[in-house]
Parts: sequence; C-alpha cells; structure tokens
Amino acid sequence: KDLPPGPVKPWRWFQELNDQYGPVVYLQMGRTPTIVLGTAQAAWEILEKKSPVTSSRPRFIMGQEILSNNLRGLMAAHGPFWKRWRRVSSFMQRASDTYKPIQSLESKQLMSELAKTPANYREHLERYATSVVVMVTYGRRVHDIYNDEVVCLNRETQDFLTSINIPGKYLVESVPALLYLPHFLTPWRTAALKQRERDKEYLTRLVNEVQSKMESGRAQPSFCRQLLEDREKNDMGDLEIAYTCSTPFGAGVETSAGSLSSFMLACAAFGPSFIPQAQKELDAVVGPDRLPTFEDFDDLPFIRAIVNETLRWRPVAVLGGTPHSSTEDFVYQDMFIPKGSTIIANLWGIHLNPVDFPDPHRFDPERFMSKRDYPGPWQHSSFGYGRRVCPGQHLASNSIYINIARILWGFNLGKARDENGQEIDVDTFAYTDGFNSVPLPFPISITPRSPGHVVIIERENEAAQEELKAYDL
Ligand code: HEM
Repeated sequence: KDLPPGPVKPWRWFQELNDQYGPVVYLQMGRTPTIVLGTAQAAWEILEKKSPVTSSRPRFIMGQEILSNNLRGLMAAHGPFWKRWRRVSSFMQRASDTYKPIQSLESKQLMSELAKTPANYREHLERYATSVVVMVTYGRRVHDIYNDEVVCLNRETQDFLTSINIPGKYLVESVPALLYLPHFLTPWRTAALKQRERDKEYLTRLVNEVQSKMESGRAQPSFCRQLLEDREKNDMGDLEIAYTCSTPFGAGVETSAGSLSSFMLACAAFGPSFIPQAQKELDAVVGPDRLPTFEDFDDLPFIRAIVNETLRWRPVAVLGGTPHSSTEDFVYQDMFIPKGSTIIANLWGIHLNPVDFPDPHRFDPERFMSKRDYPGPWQHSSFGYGRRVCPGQHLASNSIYINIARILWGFNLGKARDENGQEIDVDTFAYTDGFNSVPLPFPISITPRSPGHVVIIERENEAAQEELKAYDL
C-alpha cells in the first residue's frame, strides 16, 4: 500500500519555510526537533564552525541498525566507529590525484560511446561513474551497468535502503521500544534482515575476490586492497571492511552521474549562452589535435566555472546529503538549538537563494568567474560541511571537470528536434523525488563538432582500451 500524499519534493517546502521564517527554521518531526537551514551563511556557521557538536547523525533504526548491523559509516553517529571509518575513507580524499589516470581512461571510452550512440547518453554517463567507483574500490572495471553482478547487487541494496529511509514510514523510528517486540509481530524487520543477509554475502565475496587476486599478484591498487593490507594496523574485522567498501558505490555513483546529467540538461536549455565561449577557450588552450587533460585545468577558467555552476544549479544531494544531528545544546544568534536536533542544510534553498545567486534558475557560469563573498572553499555548498564533508569531493569534481571539458571540446550540444524539425523544449525542473535528485530523461542533440574531432576521440579511446585491459585480469 502507498503512503498518503505529502510534499514529494520536501526541499521546495523547506525553501518556502525559510522564505517565510528566516534562514534557521524549527520543526517538530515526531519527537525529534528538526532544524532546517536555508542560507549558505547559516549552514556554514552551524555545520562548519560548530562542527564539533553538529557532526553526528540521527538514529536510523531501519537503515542502519536493522539493515546494516550498524556497519555503514555514512549513517553512523559521531563516535569511535565513525572516526575509524572516516579516517580510512579519507584515503579517497588524500589519494584523489592517483585516480586521475583511471578517470581519464574511462572518460575516453565515454567520449567514444557518445560519438557512436548519443541517444543513450544517460547510460554512458552511468557506466562511466560506476566503472570509476568500482575501479577505485575493487580495482576492476564495469562494462555493462545492466548485467554486471556487482552493479546489480549494489543497486538492489541502494533501492532497498532508499525505500526504507523515508521519514515517517516506520513507527519504530519514533517508537524504538517496538524493537523489543518478538520477530513474528514485526514483519518490517524480517524484510530488512533478509536484505542484510544478501548484503553480507556479496559484500564479503567481493572482498574475497580482491584477497585472492592479491595472493596471485593480480590485484590493482584499490581502496579494498588498501584496507586488506592495513587490516591489522586499522584493527578492522572482515565484515567492517566489506561494508566500508560498499560506501563509495552508495555515495559516489548516482551523485556523479546525476551531476553530469544536469550539465547535459543545462546544455539543452541554455547552451547558446555559454557553449560558444567554452569552445573558444578549449580551442585556444587545447587545440584540435588532442583531448583536454587534467594538466589543462589551470588554463581553463571558464570550464572550471561551468563545473561549479553545474554543482550549484541543480545540487544532486538536494537536502545536503544525510542529515546531521547535534550532540550538545547550543545557541545560534539568540536561538536555542537543543541537543539531539536533526539538522538539514537544504541545498536547494541555499543554492537557489537569489541574494547569493541572482536569477538563480539561470545556468550562468559567469557567476564563478570572479571570487565572491561566499563561505567555504568551493564557492558553492554541494559537498556539505564540517567533519562530515564529502570525502569524495575531489574525486567527484575531477570526474565532472574532465568530462565537461572533453564533451564540450568534442561535441555540439543543444535542443533535440522533432520530426518536423522543431526544437523540443526541456523542463529544467523535471527531477526525481528520491534522496538524490537527478534529471528525469530528456531529449538532447549531441553531434561531433567535426569529423576530425571524431578521429581524435576514436584514436585516444583505442589507446585507452589497451591500458584498461590490466583491470580486466
Ligand atoms: C557530484 C558528486 C558528489 C556530491 C555532490 C556529493 C555530496 C555529498 C554531500 C552533500 C555529503 C553530505 C555531507 C554532510 O553530511 O554535510 C556527502 C557525503 C559523503 N560522500 Fe559525497 N558527493 C559526491 C560524490 C561522492 C563520491 C564520488 C564519493 C566516494 C567515492 C563520495 C563519498 C561520500 C561519503 C563517504 C560521504 C559520507 C561522509 C560522512 O558521513 O562522514 N561522495 N557527499
């Protein structure tokens, strides 16, 4: 049975509340006080500057305690378990430069796929994002997102998690005493425990595969290999390693692919206002004989501005990712914030605040061409705050940069045309309702800029495929 209707895109409702009551709004959700932050400044003051007391997570009884046996760091409260998980996960952040070769090779395949079957652009973006994450995690590639076993099993887990992590869906979230009822009275628990057994089996199997590759000297460097090598030093058990390896998939695939998809949507909706300038910059810096690289980054300020504007314009982690929770009472601008409050940084409201971003629904990279008065290192808030800030932020922005640079170098993008040659409009508000909000499918025209560009794309992809063979052993 479906739940009764309610606000399906709560970020819009939160934005209205912030417009009405101010940047910090208090809501009573069940027994938990909930604070919704609606401006970059308030979110920075509360989640970054007060990070020592605002970096925990609310209790997720279904998603964390029952389904995940308390082993998923992303939903873990601030404490020793989370600290260890965060320390090993920050390896993604520290080592982000070492993944650039993988990202570059996979992006060459993406370019070739876009040249061959542009209508399937969404599938190609997802394959790119999935393969990068699985390579970084387990040191092996993903060729086909529909049939790859790791991908199918992980997707099943993610779908299950999304289906149960809905506030208000389960009474036990607000009445934890229900946990003491016998199992035969709690069918909701049975389904989650079944999924937990499936998760344990395949997550352990994936780690065992890496272990046996290590034994036969075939294991590529990867997050999993690192965790196995440091097992003693980190004092991590088998199951903890297995679940830790599942983090990048849950946090990194839909977010990266969804952001690139938003970039495509911006091209269809606003292309003529920024693509010519981007191509002029690319032609001057890169020229026609090679694809852009990571080394070009410093010389491509307008491309960098497009990356930032993509992350701002339609923030994929639209509610700021997983909510924070406060571990002490504190006062912010004469407002009392009680210990145990759930704190949500509504990125939809923050990024579409006309005070910081005038005409906010317009995709306009010019906003990022000069430094503005905005808190934080990125000039936007897409990666969250404080001790919980996204550890995949560099990996993610590198993926977005390299693909945006190459796509604009190689292709003209714009509105698709119908059978009568009329341009088909796109709806820049047609986004999914889930935990991450990504564009619903939309038509777009993607055509190579010249036959010469296609020759370069194919030549570079052929060389990339040779190098990528090492990851299929
Ligand atoms: C465009 C892509 C991405 C966006 C917009 C994004 C955004 C976010 C946001 C907003 C948060 C919540 C921060 C907070 O609680 O304040 C987060 C957390 C996280 N992200 Fe990302 N992310 C992206 C890609 C990735 C990738 C590629 C990875 C890993 C490979 C990753 C790993 C994580 C993890 C592990 C956390 C949880 C951190 C914690 O609870 O301590 N993310 N991300």
